[in-house]
Amino acid sequence: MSRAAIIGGGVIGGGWAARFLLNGWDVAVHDPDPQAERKITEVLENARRALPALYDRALPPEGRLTFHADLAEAVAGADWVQESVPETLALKHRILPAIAAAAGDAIIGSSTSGFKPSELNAGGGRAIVAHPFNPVYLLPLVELVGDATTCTRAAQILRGIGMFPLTVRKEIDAHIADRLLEAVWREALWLVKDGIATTEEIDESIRMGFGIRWAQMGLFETYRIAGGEAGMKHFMAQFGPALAWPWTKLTDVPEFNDELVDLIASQSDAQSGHRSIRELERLRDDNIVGMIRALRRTGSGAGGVVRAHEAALPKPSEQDGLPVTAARQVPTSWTDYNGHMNETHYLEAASLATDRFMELIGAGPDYIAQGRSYFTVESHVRYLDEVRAGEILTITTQVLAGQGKRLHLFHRLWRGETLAATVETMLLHTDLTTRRSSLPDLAVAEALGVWASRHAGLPAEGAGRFVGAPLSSVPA
Ligand SMILES: NC(=O)C1=CN([C@@H]2O[C@H](COP(=O)(O)OP(=O)(O)OC[C@H]3O[C@@H](n4cnc5c(N)ncnc54)[C@H](O)[C@@H]3O)[C@@H](O)[C@H]2O)C=CC1
Ligand SMILES: C[N+](C)(C)CC(=O)CC(=O)[O-]
Repeated sequence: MSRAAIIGGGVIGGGWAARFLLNGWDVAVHDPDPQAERKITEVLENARRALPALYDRALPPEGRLTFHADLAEAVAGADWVQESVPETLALKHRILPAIAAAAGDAIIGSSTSGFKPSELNAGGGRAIVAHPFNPVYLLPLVELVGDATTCTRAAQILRGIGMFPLTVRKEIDAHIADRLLEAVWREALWLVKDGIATTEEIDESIRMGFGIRWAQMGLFETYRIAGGEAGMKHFMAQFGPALAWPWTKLTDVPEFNDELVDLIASQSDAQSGHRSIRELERLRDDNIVGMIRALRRTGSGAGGVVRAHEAALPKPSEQDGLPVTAARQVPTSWTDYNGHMNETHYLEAASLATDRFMELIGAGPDYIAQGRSYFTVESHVRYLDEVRAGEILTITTQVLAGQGKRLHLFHRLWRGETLAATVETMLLHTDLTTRRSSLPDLAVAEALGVWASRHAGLPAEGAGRFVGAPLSSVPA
């Protein structure tokens, strides 16, 4: 079992703790704040409802969370130590050498938003910058800066917990992303200070427009398209001069006095003060999950990272002599006003199981790319028990028949030891060019035949039922 130590368990340390724990690492936290345990527990609750919802496959069993009053005790035996104390250099200079003294050969990452490794390590220590983005348990980006060998090792570990390491080749104040964010933040402060726009109007200007674009194509690819058929060169010719007019005030910083802080804080209270921070976090998380899931379809941005991570997760094998074709946690978004998994998602889960079974007989993505596939022509779902958010749904698949064009499957959806549903599905092999049913390739037919004969003698209680069949045939 891998082990992470989190030094400083606030907004970012709590997010790191959740990211590691939900990817199966044990996590030891050191934070002198007496409220740290409560805060991390609350963040973890939010993370548990959000992170697994990105995946169609179950994450590893959650690791163990412990709290330690002593820094050296928290760090001992860790493979990764993440420093996330407040952004003051003097404090980091005190903490990082103490971590190095206790950390053995563990990787030491600092969450610093702006300090360079050379500044961080000037007080002793050997940290690299591992700068994450809030919420750390959902957003994949981590900027790595520092010793090249350590960054390479670190990148591999971070990929293993579903993150996207971006190595910054040259150390620089605020790395890459925070330089961009600060430019926007500074300009927004001017707009509020000058009475041009409120905090709410600025937020609308982002979320109704370019904010949606950025998650999927970033800045340069977006602007390339904005140049029309002539692309980037035309875009730059048209909008380059505006940089010199200038449209922005980026070189100036508004004075950060009480007046400005009160102005921004009061507008922010008016905008969002009716919701608690935890509520806002849940709203943010549900939206981020929905967006990343949409990006999974095309493999763009964070969606591509989740897809790659999911492919590397262990595949479940067998149960009751049948292949386990899906195992996943039920996300909150699958539940409805009755407080349980909505009917549509039983079919969605079964569809994942069918896809996996098709892979098992050699009719996976490569086969489909050659123009052959299976189409579902009929399904029958029996809803036998409730399934709630957070529970692991495990699906086994039995071949009832598999000759010629026909593929007749019986999926059982298990909630632990309880049979929660069965989905009986008939599929026909189809030529994707003619859109007509056709015989499968010999290799697929043979593989299917092996599964069919292996499953031939197994019971399949509930298969063959139809809507309106006597209820006595429904298992108690
Ligand atoms: N909040 C954000 O949006 C982001 C912050 N960061 C960086 O992460 C780091 C932490 O920032 P936040 O989590 O936002 O701050 P925070 O104020 O939420 O949390 C800091 C935590 O460190 C604890 N702490 C203070 N002294 C300590 C000590 N001697 N030993 C152990 N723990 C101690 C505090 O009790 C607190 O819980 C900073 O370097 C910041 O720049 C990075 C990315 C985003
Ligand atoms: C505001 N901030 C500089 C602390 C922001 C970050 O460092 C990254 C983020 O999550 O926006």
